[in-house]
Amino acid sequence: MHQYKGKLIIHTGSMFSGKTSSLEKDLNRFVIAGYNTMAFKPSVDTRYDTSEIKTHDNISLQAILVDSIDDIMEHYNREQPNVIGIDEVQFLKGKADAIVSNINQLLAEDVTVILAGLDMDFTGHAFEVVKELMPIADYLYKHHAVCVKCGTDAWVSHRKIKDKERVVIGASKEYEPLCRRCFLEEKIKEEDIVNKNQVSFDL
Ligand SMILES: Nc1ncnc2c1ncn2[C@@H]1O[C@H](COP(=O)(O)OP(=O)(O)O)[C@@H](O)[C@H]1O
Ligand SMILES: Cc1cn([C@H]2C[C@H](O)[C@@H](COP(=O)(O)O)O2)c(=O)[nH]c1=O
Ligand SMILES: [Zn+2]
Repeated sequence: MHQYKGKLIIHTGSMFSGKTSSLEKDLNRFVIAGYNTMAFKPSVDTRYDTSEIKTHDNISLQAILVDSIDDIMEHYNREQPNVIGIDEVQFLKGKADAIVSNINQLLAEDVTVILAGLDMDFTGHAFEVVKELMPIADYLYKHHAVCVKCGTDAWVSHRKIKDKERVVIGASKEYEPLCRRCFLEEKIKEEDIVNKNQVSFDL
């Protein structure tokens, strides 16, 4: 029993690509196999019921709200689960190398860690912690949503609203998955609008 030990499994990709669904499926399989599992999510994501992780198609699983990897380590030290799942890992507070080193500690203690998180923000830049974690994964899955403009595999989460801060919690009202080509087309359109507004302002 419990032969699956100390593995790092990462589900990444854009929004709507199935990261959380895959985390939920993996955790369920470990429950069926008799492992003690715990799921966590950063408290910054307040979209849904506080103690639940929910997928975009409304599958939910119980989770503990945390701010940082230190909170997760405290729970781990108290409960000693064999498997830890973390959703939205890009939102854990703290420095990327501190998160990586704590995750390495869990792996060294034979805990299997399953992470779900965005590889890139709405501008197409990497989330630092996911970038640091990807190379050390035992199993790395890059998932793809369907590009809502052309139907090919999406590459990035395009923000449909004007906010420019990095963290803006939302779903399909605020974001849409786009392939690289459709994303670049949107950026050109957005720049044109900015330039046109600038010209009319200048006149
Ligand atoms: N454009 C899209 N491409 C793929 N799935 C989509 C899309 N829009 C909505 N969905 C739904 O999102 C679900 C995946 O949700 P979820 O696992 O929460 O993704 P993620 O955690 O990557 O944001 C899919 O099973 C599907 O029902
Ligand atoms: C791209 C991007 C996303 N977010 C937010 C939007 C959602 O609340 C989550 C991602 O959830 P999902 O389960 O992956 O669909 O992150 C953000 O704050 N900033 C961004 O650049
Ligand atoms: Zn496209």
